[in-house]
Amino acid sequence: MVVELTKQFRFEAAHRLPNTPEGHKCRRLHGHSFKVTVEVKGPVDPDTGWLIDFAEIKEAWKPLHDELDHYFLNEIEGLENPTSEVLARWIWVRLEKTLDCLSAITVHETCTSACTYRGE
Ligand SMILES: Nc1nc2c(c(=O)[nH]1)N=C([C@H](O)[C@H](O)COP(=O)(O)OP(=O)(O)OP(=O)(O)O)CN2
Ligand SMILES: [Zn+2]
Repeated sequence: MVVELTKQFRFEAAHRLPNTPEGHKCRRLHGHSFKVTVEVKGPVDPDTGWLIDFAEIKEAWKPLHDELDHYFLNEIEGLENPTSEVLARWIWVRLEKTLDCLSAITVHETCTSACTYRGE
């Protein structure tokens, strides 16, 4: 049996989008309560009855939370232009090292706007 698991995380951060046109609202410094959905996919182990323990996903996320939470994203290496797209890939690259069943990262920048990256 193949399943998909999701786990959601939150972090607060400031950013600005320096490559937007002059006068664009996102060029100004502003902040978000970012929500990140980590998705993993794979077979259920018949002994444990799960793909992986949700706690393993939480463990993998912890160092990223420490790097992102309450920071100015533009100052972080690789996030000089921190769009949802860039951030989703940035998170993917780090999490794929510890979660070999990683299948998608979704960054929700606001309640209405989100970007999903599947490693392509
Ligand atoms: N493709 C992208 N477009 C935009 C990004 C992005 O990362 N990728 N980011 C922004 C801004 O950072 C902005 O903070 C979020 O934009 P937006 O959804 O327009 O925010 P609103 O609160 O105004 O949304 P509404 O629900 O429509 O009021 C902009 N674009
Ligand atoms: Zn923004």
